[in-house]
Amino acid sequence: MVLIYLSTWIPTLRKFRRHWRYGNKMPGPPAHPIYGNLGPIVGLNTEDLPAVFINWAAEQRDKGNSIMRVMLLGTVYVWPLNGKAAAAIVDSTTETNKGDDYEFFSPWLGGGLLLEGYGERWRSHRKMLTPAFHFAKLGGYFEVFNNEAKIMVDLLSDFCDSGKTVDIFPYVKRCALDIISETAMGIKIDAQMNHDHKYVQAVEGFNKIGVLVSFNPHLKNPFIFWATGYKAQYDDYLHTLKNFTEKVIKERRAAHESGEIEVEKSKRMMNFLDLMLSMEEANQLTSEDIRQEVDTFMFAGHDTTTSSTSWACWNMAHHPDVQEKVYKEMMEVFGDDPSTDITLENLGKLNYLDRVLKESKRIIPPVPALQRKLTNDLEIDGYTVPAGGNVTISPMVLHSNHLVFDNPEKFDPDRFLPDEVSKRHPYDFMPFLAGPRNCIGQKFAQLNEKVMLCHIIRNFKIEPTLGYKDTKQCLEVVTKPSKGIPVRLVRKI
Ligand code: HEM
Repeated sequence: MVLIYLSTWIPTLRKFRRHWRYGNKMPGPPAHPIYGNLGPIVGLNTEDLPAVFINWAAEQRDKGNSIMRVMLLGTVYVWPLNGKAAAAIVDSTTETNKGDDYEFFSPWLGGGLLLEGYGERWRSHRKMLTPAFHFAKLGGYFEVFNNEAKIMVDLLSDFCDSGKTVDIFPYVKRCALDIISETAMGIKIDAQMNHDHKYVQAVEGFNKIGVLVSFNPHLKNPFIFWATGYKAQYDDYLHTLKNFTEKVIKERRAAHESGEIEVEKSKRMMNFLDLMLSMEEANQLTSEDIRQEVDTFMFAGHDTTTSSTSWACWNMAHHPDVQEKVYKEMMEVFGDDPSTDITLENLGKLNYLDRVLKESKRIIPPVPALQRKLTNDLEIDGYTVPAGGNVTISPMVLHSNHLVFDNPEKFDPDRFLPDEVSKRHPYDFMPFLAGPRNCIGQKFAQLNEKVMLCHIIRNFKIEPTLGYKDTKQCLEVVTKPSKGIPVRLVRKI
């Protein structure tokens, strides 16, 4: 037993030696020969981690460095500290493979767009799925956006009369989940009305273990993962997640075959699942490919939008002048009936809301950090990161660059006025990443969150019931608020 346990550490030790050799030559916070930089972060909650990385980055920038290395138990992560340095990895058309931490999600999402390594398979899937996000197609999702947002507003209305504090985060989350399941798979999960849905709980549980593993490197050891009982939970969630999607796909395929569902002729007008089923018929995708992509969209498409929309509410709650300006702009565009449906055409007129959302994503990016694992050596600002090394692209760190964003902690939507934007490197702000592996759902997400916010802000004035910094951004796969988004809602009309 002991020998089996010890042998599981051999690959880790080999990697450790290699990473230590090159990591030592790079600028970064002082590192212990064994633990690396784990000391200051071990045992911290995910809500306390952002400050550590942001401060380390600021110290390195003040020393004139544009990259930093962070060493965690023998794995080196190289962090570009500004947009210009990040361009080396973001623009690379060859170094687009995902980092080590993504492995955890592989049994669920492996083979899908998000996790798939660069190559012909990724390229052809990306090309095939792009029509689902075509501008013309996005207009077709508005009925779902509006209907689900109205359900959320109805549910939140109950709190106006009681004057009680409500954490709006789970309400936004269930709304976003209903929207993505209806647009991606053409089915209603009804998470807004059915909180105990097994699928909803499995998504949550699986992600929680993922976060635990990424910040507790000892859990990456298969033996410890099994012995602590996490493996059994992991398998259970995975089973629920895969089974659910497989069942939905099977039912939708059967409905196609029986003629129960009339499928759009134009690919541009199909929902994601229908689009993929049409490719299955043409032998371009297998049923497992479809399952992986549907799961990928479900995962990538709801937590991120929830984070962005919820934090935007928080920022507006704490900046009532900004909230009032957003409200007035909405009134001008939609008139004073708060139940008027939002249209694609009208959303384009909300320029101030657009700046508010950008500033909100700058100050609290929904995806705080992501990784690439190099297949070849890569030069970043004069430093060579060897093949096999990890590069961390962190919107959280890039967006808090005090050399680019004066007083970065200040919420100021005017940073996104065109004159201000033109002064920066385009990659100093990239909540959706950029380059060949940017977010395919970017436009979908922006429209979705704007529709949700239009319904919320036209119906309620949002007032915070906790200090601005008392709910913190948690450094997880997707940024969550440590104490939710606790607010009081005052009915507008
Ligand atoms: C505010 C909302 C969102 C944010 C901030 C966001 C951010 C990102 C980021 C940073 C990446 C790069 C991840 C990486 O390379 O590791 C990404 C990729 C991706 N996103 Fe999003 N996302 C959002 C919404 C969505 C939505 C709504 C969908 C789908 C409906 C989606 C689908 C994807 C997919 C499939 C990829 C992988 C693309 C590829 O590698 O080709 N995302 N997203």
